Amino acid sequence: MTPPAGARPPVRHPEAPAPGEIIGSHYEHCFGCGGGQPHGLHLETRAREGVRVTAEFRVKEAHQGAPGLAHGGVLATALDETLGALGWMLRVIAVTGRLETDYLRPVPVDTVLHLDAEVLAVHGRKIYCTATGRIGGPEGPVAVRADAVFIEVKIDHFIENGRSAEIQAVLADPDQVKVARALEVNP
Ligand SMILES: CCCCCCCCCCCCCCCC(=O)SCCNC(=O)CCNC(=O)[C@H](O)C(C)(C)COP(=O)(O)OP(=O)(O)OC[C@H]1O[C@@H](n2cnc3c(N)ncnc32)[C@H](O)[C@@H]1OP(=O)(O)O
Repeated sequence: MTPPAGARPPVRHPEAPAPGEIIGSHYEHCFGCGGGQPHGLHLETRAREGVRVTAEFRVKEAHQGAPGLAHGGVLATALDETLGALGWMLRVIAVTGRLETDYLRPVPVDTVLHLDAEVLAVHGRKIYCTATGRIGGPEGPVAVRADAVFIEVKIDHFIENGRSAEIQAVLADPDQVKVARALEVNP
């Protein structure tokens, strides 16, 4: 999880979304950000200064592990999805290689988790990043945190590994093609 010697500081892409701008969902059926998932997290991420994003996630009934408390895997998903949005700030597509989470406080249902993620360093295709989830407000105590290594991939990663029906549907959808173009990965 420690950036190796030779890692460089991240560089915000000149065409990254402006600070405060909402970063739209990358895929309607994404469990983290898609509007087409009734029990999904519906994360809405915002670009910030530098190579940083923030998001809010309200824990719902469907996200419980213990009675009245968020499931740890769901909280890891919220951290993962927020970290994934950092690709927009670098204008690359990247997938999670490693995600290490710390759970510091229980997160009750109906709590809003205030998520904040930033890239720390880049080494080749590896993107070293970190995220926190706070409760009680953006300055509240940290309930969950994560360190991660994301790996930059090309669109072939999805075309070769995804299910053909969904891939074809994405490529036929002008909105999704726009997303892919925005990431400069349209084949
Ligand atoms: C038509 C469709 C439109 C779609 C339009 C937009 C889609 C926008 C999607 C965004 C989505 C975000 C959503 C949230 C984030 C997820 O949830 S992503 C989903 C979860 N993650 C995955 O499924 C990844 C599964 N793993 C893999 O596919 C492969 O292992 C990887 C990660 C691509 C790496 O494989 P590879 O390309 O063969 O890489 P490889 O050459 O082995 O390694 C490259 C470097 O990375 C390092 N590395 C590899 N794996 C790891 C690891 N696990 N830990 C640490 N380092 C690693 C290697 O050591 C190597 O380092 P160097 O030697 O260069 O120093």
